[in-house]
Amino acid sequence: MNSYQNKKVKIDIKNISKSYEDVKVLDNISIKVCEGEFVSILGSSGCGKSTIFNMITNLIEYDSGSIEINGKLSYMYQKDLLLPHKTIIDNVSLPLTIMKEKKFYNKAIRKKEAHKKVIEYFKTFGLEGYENKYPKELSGGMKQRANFLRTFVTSNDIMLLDEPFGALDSITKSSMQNWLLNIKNKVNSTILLITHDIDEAIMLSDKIYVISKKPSIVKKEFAIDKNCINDDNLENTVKLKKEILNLL
Ligand SMILES: Nc1ncnc2c1ncn2[C@@H]1O[C@H](COP(=O)(O)OP(=O)(O)OP(=O)(O)O)[C@@H](O)[C@H]1O
Repeated sequence: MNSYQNKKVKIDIKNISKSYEDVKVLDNISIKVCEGEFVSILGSSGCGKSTIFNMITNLIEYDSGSIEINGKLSYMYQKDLLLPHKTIIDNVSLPLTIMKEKKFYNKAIRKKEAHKKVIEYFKTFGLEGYENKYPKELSGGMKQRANFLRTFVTSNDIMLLDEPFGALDSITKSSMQNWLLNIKNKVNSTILLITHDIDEAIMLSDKIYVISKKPSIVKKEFAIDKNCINDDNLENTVKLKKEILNLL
């Protein structure tokens, strides 16, 4: 039985359709993400993954259907958006310093409080000792960890990740995927990942929604049983990968 069956639904996308002018991109898409779950939306380039992401974050409207979000969202894009003239700690604290909490009315106090809040995570996120460095002094993987930490401090409730490792080389990408899996087990956030990387989706997810080419529909939903799909059961993993490839 799926252990997420009785959990709270954090993202509930029901029968969403979307056209750009007269071109239908999404056709009746439904996706459900439960509390603590790691879900991937997997599809080839141009199928409408970012469109789904932008509808969840309210950047664009949908034509029909509904989206319900139960919790606080944060999101991270593929490109690292660290400001080059700010230190890593200032970059990571940025969302907190601009949040308008009444008790932090003074900018200097807000910054000090934000630093205090984020500093405790630097070790867990593998950034200890880099607090006062600038982005250009960090490797690509470290920059994405800083970017991820900034997303995490904005909200660790529901995190949306849009191809977060897409710009990294394959070795760094693989170590970042392992790192994300490890951190996920520690923080228990709800995560929705958008990717076109089948291996990444299989490795990280509890559930995968495979999306067809546009007009996109959900071709199949896979629940990933980590006891069967792992490095010791490569046969199962290859079989699953083949099945997904045939759907794309
Ligand atoms: N504002 C827009 N106006 C018209 N067409 C658009 C607009 N935004 C996206 N599209 C089209 O909708 C389709 C889906 O785009 P989207 O960016 O959501 O796909 P994607 O799956 O995220 O692609 P990729 O993996 O390449 O980033 C594409 O064919 C794109 O050209």
